[in-house]
Amino acid sequence: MNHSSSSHTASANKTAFPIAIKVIMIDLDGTLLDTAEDLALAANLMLKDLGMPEQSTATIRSYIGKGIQKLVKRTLTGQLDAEPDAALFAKALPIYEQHYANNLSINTRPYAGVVEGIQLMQQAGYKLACITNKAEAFTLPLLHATGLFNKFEIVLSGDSLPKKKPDPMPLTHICKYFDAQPHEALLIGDSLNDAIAGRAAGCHVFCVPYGYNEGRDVYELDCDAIVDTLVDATKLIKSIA
Ligand SMILES: O=C(O)COP(=O)(O)O
Ligand SMILES: [Mg+2]
Repeated sequence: MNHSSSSHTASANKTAFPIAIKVIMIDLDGTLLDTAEDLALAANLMLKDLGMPEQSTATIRSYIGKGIQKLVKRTLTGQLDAEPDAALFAKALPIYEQHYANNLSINTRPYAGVVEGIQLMQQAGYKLACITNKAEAFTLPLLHATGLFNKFEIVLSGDSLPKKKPDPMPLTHICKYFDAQPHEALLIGDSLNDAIAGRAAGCHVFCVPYGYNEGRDVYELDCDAIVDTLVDATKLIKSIA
């Protein structure tokens, strides 16, 4: 079977396509929705309120992946894993959350192929879930604002369970919810957090090249395929739902 429409990684040679899938779990930031502009706007409004210099959208974009609190810490320190002054962080987080809540879907849009791809998945009968590290307070209104909320039977946000990606907990929860074996489930995401969570849960993982991946090269991720769009993802799977 020629996968010309979807370039995939070397590891894909060990994967027999099409993969028999019951459940498709889709990541939000960088996979379903291009949220970087609005996340960066809120970050710069926060920095302005704190009397700190603004940062480029590209820089803030490289901070996305491990939830809002981590995004704020990275923005305050300019590093991926440094801890900011505790008092500054305690002051900055609510400021960020207010600005993001006020500017949730100014420039946020579904990526090309997302609406069409989800439609194909629904028509094929797959069970659909959204798994994101974004806090629920932002995830649900954003999915409503972009018309995607009712596409998913279940939505797990970064604060829905005690653990978030790259921990496998949300994926394992979804598999149990749909009574699916891990190898019957596919996670489609854009970052290391998705690839690690998917592998740890024993699920299949496709990555999209247009997301954020904390500034890393998506082609270095251990996934079963790199798919250019969600439509292309449907060409590598078959439904056993
Ligand atoms: O909120 C984030 O930092 C990233 O969220 P995601 O899991 O939807 O990519
Ligand atoms: Mg993502």
